[in-house]
Amino acid sequence: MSTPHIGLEDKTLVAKTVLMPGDPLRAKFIAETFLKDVVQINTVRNMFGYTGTYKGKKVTVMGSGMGMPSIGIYSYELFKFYDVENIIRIGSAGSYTKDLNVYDVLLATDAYSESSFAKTMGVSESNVLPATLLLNDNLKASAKKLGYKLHEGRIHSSDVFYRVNPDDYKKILSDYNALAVEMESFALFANAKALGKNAACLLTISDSFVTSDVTTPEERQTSFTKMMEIALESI
Ligand SMILES: O=P(O)(O)O[C@H]1O[C@H](CO)[C@@H](O)[C@H]1O
Ligand SMILES: O=c1cc[nH]c(=O)[nH]1
Repeated sequence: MSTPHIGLEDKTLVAKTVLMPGDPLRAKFIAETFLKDVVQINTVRNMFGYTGTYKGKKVTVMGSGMGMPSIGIYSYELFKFYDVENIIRIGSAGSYTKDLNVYDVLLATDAYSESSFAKTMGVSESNVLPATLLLNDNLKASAKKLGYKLHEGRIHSSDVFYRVNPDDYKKILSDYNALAVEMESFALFANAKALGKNAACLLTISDSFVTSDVTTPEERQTSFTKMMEIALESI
């Protein structure tokens, strides 16, 4: 049975673990670079999804789009209608601290958000939701095995990319200890909680609010490979 946003009848073509970048072209890059025996499982709205194998293990990689409404739809359909158990978001993020620089990889312990997503769903009144511990333990073990440094901490899931006052980040860092900003994980964690599934988020720092360093769109699409490897090796 296909869904309004995923045009795939055969749910056995979706793996139990899905890696989800925001950018569908990052999903295509991962499939072409790291996976074998790849089949495309979604083209609806160009939100590309692929299933293949990584070192013999079945894995799906699919874009989530940008923002909580978008990942809210895709992660819900994957968890609920395609029997997915684990979703690992692999995203880009803006650093709020001088301790996180461009290309550093950050594992989210939990996500703070001003979003009403979890309240509206009826899963939590809290504005902080945790990642799944088991997935995070696997991701930490994977980074260690690969010899890649992994930072850990709280992230900020924001509904707003362009703020009137860019210095707002200082207050979010001091009030909530959120180390970096992205736009999806709070909704992903809420869906996982609602449906009894597992979710995690690995981020590569693409820009810094502190130093004004930035990466190019092409680098965001193709060169965040440490994060991709950590996620793939964790399966
Ligand atoms: O690179 P992705 O995974 O899309 O993540 C980040 O980049 C987008 C903003 O440029 C937002 O989706 C944000 O969460
Ligand atoms: O959401 C995001 C992602 C990357 N960089 C930002 O500043 N915000």
